[in-house]
Amino acid sequence: MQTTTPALVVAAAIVDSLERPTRALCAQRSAPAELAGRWELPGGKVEPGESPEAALHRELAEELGVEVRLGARLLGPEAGDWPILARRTMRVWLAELIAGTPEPLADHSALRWVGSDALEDLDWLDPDRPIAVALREVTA
Ligand SMILES: Nc1nc2c([nH]c(=O)n2[C@H]2C[C@H](O)[C@@H](COP(=O)(O)OP(=O)(O)OP(=O)(O)O)O2)c(=O)[nH]1
Repeated sequence: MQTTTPALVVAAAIVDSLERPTRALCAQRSAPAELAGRWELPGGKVEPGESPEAALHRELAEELGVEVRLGARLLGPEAGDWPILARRTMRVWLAELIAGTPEPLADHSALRWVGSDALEDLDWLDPDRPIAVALREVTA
């Protein structure tokens, strides 16, 4: 039986400062209906022939209208990546804004800068909850 590997998902934990992170930019999904209202990290699927980093820069430009500098990866349990919905895997980088003011241009109904103490209070997508815990530790 032929199997296909689902596309890698990439996402950014955009923080106020890569050197001294204290807050992260969280995004509220607007679609599909079953995920709308839940919080996530901005990003999306890597397209064929695209590098993960290039995909992330493209998604952040499309979704938020920003350019970022990527920092360290926020490492998860699957060879550094995180298990997410639909048996996909997500690669997460810390990032810092270098151009633009984030706006919910596509896919999100709201954006919010959230401090370390409040990160776990958001209604995250279920697979993002451990990512939020890791992010709290980074921003603490
Ligand atoms: N962007 C993002 N997707 C996540 C997170 N957590 C999580 O389970 N997912 C899931 C939701 C979706 O099933 C998938 C990403 O799909 P997406 O809809 O954001 O990707 P995309 O922008 O490339 O959209 P499309 O071209 O397929 O319409 O990963 C997260 O923190 N950020």
